[in-house]
Amino acid sequence: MTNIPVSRTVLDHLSSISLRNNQGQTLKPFELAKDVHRLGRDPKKADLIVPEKDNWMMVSGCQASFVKEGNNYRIYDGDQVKSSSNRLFFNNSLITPKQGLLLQDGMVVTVGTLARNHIIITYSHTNANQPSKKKQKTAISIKNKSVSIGRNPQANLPLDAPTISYDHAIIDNNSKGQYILTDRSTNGVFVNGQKVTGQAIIPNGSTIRIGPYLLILQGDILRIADRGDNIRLDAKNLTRFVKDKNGEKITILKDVFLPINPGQFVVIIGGSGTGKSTLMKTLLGIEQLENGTVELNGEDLRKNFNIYRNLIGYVPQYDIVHPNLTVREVLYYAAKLCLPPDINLVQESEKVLNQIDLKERENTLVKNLSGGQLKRVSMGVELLADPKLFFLDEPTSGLDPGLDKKMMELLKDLSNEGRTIILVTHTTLNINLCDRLVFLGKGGNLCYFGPPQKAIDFFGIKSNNFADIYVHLEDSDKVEKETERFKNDPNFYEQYINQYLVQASSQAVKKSNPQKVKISFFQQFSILSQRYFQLLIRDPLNIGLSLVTAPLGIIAMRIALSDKIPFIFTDENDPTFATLSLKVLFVFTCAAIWVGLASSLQEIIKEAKIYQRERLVNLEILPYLVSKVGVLGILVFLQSLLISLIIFICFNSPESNLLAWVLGTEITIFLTSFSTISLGIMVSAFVNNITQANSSLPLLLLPQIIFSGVLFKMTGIGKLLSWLMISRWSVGALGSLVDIPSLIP
Ligand SMILES: Nc1ncnc2c1ncn2[C@@H]1O[C@H](COP(=O)(O)OP(=O)(O)OP(=O)(O)O)[C@@H](O)[C@H]1O
Repeated sequence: MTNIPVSRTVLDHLSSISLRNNQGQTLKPFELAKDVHRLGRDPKKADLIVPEKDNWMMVSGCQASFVKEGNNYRIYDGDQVKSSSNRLFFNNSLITPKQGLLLQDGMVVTVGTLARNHIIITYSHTNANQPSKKKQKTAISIKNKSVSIGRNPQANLPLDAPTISYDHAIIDNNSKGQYILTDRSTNGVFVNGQKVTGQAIIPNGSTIRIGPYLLILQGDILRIADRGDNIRLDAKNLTRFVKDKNGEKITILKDVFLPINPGQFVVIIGGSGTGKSTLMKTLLGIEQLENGTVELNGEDLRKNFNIYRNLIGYVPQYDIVHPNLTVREVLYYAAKLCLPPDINLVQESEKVLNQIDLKERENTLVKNLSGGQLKRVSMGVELLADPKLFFLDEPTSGLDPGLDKKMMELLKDLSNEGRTIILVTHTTLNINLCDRLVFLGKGGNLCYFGPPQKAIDFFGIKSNNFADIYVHLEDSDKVEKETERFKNDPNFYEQYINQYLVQASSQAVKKSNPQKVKISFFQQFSILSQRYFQLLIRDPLNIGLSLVTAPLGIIAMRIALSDKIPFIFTDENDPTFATLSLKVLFVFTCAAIWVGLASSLQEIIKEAKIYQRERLVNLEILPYLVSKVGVLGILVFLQSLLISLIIFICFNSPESNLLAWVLGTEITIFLTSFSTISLGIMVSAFVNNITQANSSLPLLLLPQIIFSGVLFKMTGIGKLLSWLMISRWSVGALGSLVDIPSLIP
């Protein structure tokens, strides 16, 4: 049995711990009076004994040690030598057997990391000479009442985060005594990992995720288990292969283990092509993995991506903002897309503007910003949703040393506010600001993970310059050797990786298949249309050109035709009259097709990166597409009006039995352009870059000309193909208005 010395009792300082399990059961509080106490199920190893019963079995034989330090106690995992099976956590940070954690009155430590399966240890320390502090409300009884949850300060359980709606959810009791949750929010509610659609029954022990908050129902008590401001990330055994052009496997990430504590600022460095971006995308859950897992607070990120999606911010290497919007507009539209409609968007944008220090440039167009300012706008877009886990891929590239320092300090401040920051960079000037440095070598080998200051010692770099680590690890053999040396070094691998690696919980986590958080179709459609419209009118020259090109072409044709009058038959002996009329109609069709393609071919590909990033948050495909077709539809309607007007002015109007000539031309030209923008948008979604989009223009136009049935008589397969051409239908419709067969003498 452990020898536990007895201390003198200080009467005016009383310390105790109370335990609560996941069923809401509690034990009589344990008073702490001796210099050392041990808590556990085994009476041979502990003096504070937890019963050997079902709901307490998570507690180890010796779960925790309490050692007096000043007037308070320091808690250690296990017996201060060997860690316990389910480990101890404070705000999702691991408490180790060696370092422990100094407790303060009201601190809550958990055994195990999964909220639905942990045991809570609450430490109380009263000082008779000091008035007791008012504690923040963390639980509420939901028995026999309707409980409102939301950002509203008057809600029964107010939860404050930008992604939470003012009136987010209601919990009621039904006649069978069950608790029913009704979702009223924009960003949704997850009960036991499943998204609630409308209403859901919440059984005892359920976890409820609302924005960053995790609530747990214990009996009739709804308790805040986690405020989400502390996310621990455990990467285990990450391995990624790709195939080269000969089909051979190449390893680009090899057995990477990384335990990252909440609020840590982690910097990933390494030579070009060593797998930094791959590692980041893997940690983020968007890169495929051949082996390994990434866990956030003990839950598999990939299986629970929906739940964590709104807690993650990601600034990729490329820019994710529209160049033709002002900084304020970028933030405003991004806030509209990711935040509930009842939030004060101006206030949120203002807050972020100050955070990224761009208040003075708020009305500047993004395209007129410097590289560093542009990066800060991308960061601002992500900061709007107040992410708790923030990934940034080279945001400091191309910045001058002063800006680099400012950016690193900003990131450090963000991590000090409880966010976990993971940054890929090539700039090592201000690397000492980070808490953990990851050095990747060729082939995705983990050569170092630990405090930045110790990296220089580990690699034996005399110059004290981080850049020399790159030189040191230039060849592959050296990388292999150093990776092996790091793995076997107890001062590094053991201390910074092994000690912190937490075994996956034995409790199975319910799978939630990846699904998007749904925002109303009309809401997204309206925001996207507004933004798209704003982007279009920001480029008046382009709009002007797209409006006048086709009318100018038609005017040119009128000049070329000189005194010839198509459509109205004047000379009975002229055999070329019908052909001339058909040619003119064909030019009208070509103008409409040209206008449609030119307006749409680049529309998706030119903002593909922004689209991909927004899709990761909650952008839906349908409202996005409909907004494109809708706004472009209005544009082609205006274009078709102008074209019809010019036709009306330049050419005599023939008699038409079907529809008035002007109306008929307007409808045909509009439908032709509208069908063409649909074709253009489809092609724009398939191509890989803008150059390919431009190159596809002749490929799309030529068949429309060849198979229109005007230049050549269509037979066989050509006839079949002509049925697929917009031009054939357009010329056909215009021809019916003029009644081409009757023009033939
Ligand atoms: N999908 C893929 N298919 C084939 N090779 C890939 C793929 N993704 C990454 N690679 C290769 O894996 C290696 C690591 O790429 P990654 O972009 O992660 O490196 P990096 O360290 O971020 O590089 P840089 O610092 O130059 O941005 C590179 O050689 C890259 O060409």
